[in-house]
Amino acid sequence: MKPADDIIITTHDVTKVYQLGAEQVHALRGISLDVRRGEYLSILGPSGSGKSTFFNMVGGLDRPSAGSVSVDGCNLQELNQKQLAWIRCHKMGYIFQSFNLIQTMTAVENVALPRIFAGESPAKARAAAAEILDLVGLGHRLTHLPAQVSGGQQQRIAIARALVNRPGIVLADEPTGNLDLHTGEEIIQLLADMKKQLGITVITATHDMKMLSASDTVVWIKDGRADRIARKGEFEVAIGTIDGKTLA
Ligand SMILES: Nc1ncnc2c1ncn2[C@@H]1O[C@H](COP(=O)(O)OP(=O)(O)OP(=O)(O)O)[C@@H](O)[C@H]1O
Repeated sequence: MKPADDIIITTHDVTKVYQLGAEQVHALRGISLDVRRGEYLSILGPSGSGKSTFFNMVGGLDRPSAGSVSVDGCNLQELNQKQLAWIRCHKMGYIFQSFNLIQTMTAVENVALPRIFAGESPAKARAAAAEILDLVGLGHRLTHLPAQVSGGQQQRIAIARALVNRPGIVLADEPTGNLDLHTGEEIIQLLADMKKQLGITVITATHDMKMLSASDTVVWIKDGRADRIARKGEFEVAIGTIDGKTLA
């Protein structure tokens, strides 16, 4: 394998400027980063530093003002809306803090949706959804509505939905933000297990220190710049601090 094959996402000098009336907000000031295939990468930084903005660029959910994002060697800026939608549907799965499940649909119906959007028949999509729900430990909750399961179980349904099209990349924006300590740990462990079992690349934007123990790489964002990038073994994690610094 050539060294470049190890890299699944490359960002080159990614900049984002929001125009708020007469004011310009410089949310990202040039972030260049390689994400390795199969790694667990956490994006960390204080509130307002640009984590979610960067996450949205990497996930193809928003476009940079300048710079580029490539996924599997394909420059997202060169794609039209249809091509971008295909990449988002087939190559990426998304997980959010507030789960974003459809409340009137059962677990299996929620998880089947991305496959139905991808053109599969409802019966086949439901079978694939049931299989992945089983994998995340919810094989016994297929026909429950979101309101009929716990917060941790709702996030498991959302993880199953993110995985059901078998993407290479899963992006999770504060996936433990609405969960208690113990449930948050279970969700982090599940993401780490899925990374290992399915060989997916996991990217999280997070405030959660617990996420670091699962991370292969940590990127600290400060004022829209990558302040530091550290691989496992290059950072030390202790409760409430990292490398002796208190986390924001
Ligand atoms: N749609 C927008 N329009 C204008 N400014 C924005 C917009 N979205 C974000 N910003 C600004 O861009 C900067 C980065 O915001 P971002 O949401 O990426 O930070 P964050 O690190 O994810 O913060 P948090 O941890 O609080 O979610 C902030 O100054 C924010 O106010």
